[in-house]
Amino acid sequence: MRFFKWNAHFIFVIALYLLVSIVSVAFPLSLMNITDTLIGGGNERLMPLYIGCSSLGISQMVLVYTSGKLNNSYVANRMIQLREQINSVILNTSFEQFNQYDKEEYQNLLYANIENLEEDYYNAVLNIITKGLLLSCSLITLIVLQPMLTLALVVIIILISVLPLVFSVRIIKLKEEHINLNGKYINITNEIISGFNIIRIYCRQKIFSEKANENIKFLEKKRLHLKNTMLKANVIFGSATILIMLIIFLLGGYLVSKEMLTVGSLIAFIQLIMYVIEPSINIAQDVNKVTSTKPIREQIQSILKLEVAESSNHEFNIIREIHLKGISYVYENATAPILKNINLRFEKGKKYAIVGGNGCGKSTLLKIIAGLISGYNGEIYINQKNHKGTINSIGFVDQDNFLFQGTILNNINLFNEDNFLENDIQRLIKQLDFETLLLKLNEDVGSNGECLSGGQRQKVSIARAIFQSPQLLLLDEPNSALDSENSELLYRLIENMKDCICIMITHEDEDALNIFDEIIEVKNGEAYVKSRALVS
Ligand SMILES: Nc1ncnc2c1ncn2[C@@H]1O[C@H](COP(=O)(O)OP(=O)(O)OP(=O)(O)O)[C@@H](O)[C@H]1O
Repeated sequence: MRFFKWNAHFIFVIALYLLVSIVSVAFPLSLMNITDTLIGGGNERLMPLYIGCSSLGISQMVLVYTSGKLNNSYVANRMIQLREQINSVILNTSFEQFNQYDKEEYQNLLYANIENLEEDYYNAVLNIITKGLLLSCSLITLIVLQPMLTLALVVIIILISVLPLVFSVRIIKLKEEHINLNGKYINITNEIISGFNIIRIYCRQKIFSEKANENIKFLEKKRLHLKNTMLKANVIFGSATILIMLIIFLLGGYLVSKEMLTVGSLIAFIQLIMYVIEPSINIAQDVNKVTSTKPIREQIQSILKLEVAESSNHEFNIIREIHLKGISYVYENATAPILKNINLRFEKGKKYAIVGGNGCGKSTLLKIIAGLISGYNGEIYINQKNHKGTINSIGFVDQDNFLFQGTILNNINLFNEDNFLENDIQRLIKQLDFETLLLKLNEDVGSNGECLSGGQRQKVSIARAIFQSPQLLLLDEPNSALDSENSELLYRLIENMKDCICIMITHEDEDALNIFDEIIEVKNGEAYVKSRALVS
């Protein structure tokens, strides 16, 4: 991924900056002419010189404004493209690749770190180019004006440019530590906001405010340290500037007294020296800024390297059969596999209940079937063809029942306006007999459905899965928040779904599971058919 893009816009910005530099350098030269003309008594030539000087001033103003505007729009475009690219990669990567990073890492990158890039990378790099152009134009002019003095100047500038190198290593390290602390602070504040109810109910304000305050202190201390280091660098550069000015002034004064330099040239020289020293310092500072964003750029690069899922959402018009052969799975960092050599067969039109104790691996098995987990051993055959990845014709109700901000309708048709079949959804909800949902169909559910009850969230999640007319319906304890009446309705609905494979995880007693064709028990990492319906 290239952060900068050589396009017409970029080249135009650089061309304008070159023009700004040329005009900036021409201005002190024109002042030189005015001063020397005034001292030499050539008053009749003054008026055109004044006009020329003013025109240069006005052109400089216009050019600085125009180039600045173009610079800003170029950076804004790059930021938009970068954010779009990151979002697209994240949205299209495989589940396994996505899970390489913690949720917090993505959040920190997208909320905070990427913001730093605009100022400390894009603007800093463009500033280096701008200042570099001004510095080069000024140096060339200075060499033409007075080569000896310029040589002395160049030597001094080279000496002071070693200084930033000393500071840059320290600044990068501090910036990196600051980014880490900032990430931790974002995490703790997220926890305080998300866990507000628990914190208040169990009166844990003190613990959490101590946690947050400790983080704030560390964070601010680090920020202060970083700022002070940058300040130290600036003061040293500033002092070096004054020293250079003094040396040049003394040398220049000496050359004027020896009539080797005119007064006008000395004034122009000093102005041009400023155009060399200031950009040198700015460039050194900007180089520090750019290098300080290295950890962020590396983080972005590694996220952008996430591969787009190879076999995302395979299309299946009909799923006749799913066959798991020798499936084993071990979670990263876990010492033992959670699933060992699972062999199961699921057939169209049949309903399967998966039972087993807490933490035995039922949800893991369901996620493997859904294609959410891919690093397993063994094979999955769909319609007798080896398959990896997710499939399109699936309905999935997980334990989280995550809802997007929007209406219940949005959450059922998943913002698919083409598929905006309100009547169908109404019919479905009536069929599910989730009548309370009907009244709220166009109401906003709030962030993650906070305006709905737990049971209502679960109902929306079920309606969403069924609305997709799935070939494969996977339900992870879909009635855990439903009352017995609604739970019974759900069972009737599942019973009538003849065209799909339905696999449901449940903790209910076997007596309640008579609509299922098979009850599969997961125990000690293994899965076996515990009982079959008498009819099959
Ligand atoms: N993302 C993960 N990373 C590491 N370990 C995990 C992860 N998800 C689950 N586990 C572990 O795998 C085991 C099985 O979890 P799983 O959610 O499949 O159990 P389950 O049978 O569905 O349990 P329950 O009935 O309580 O929902 C648990 O010990 C859990 O701690």
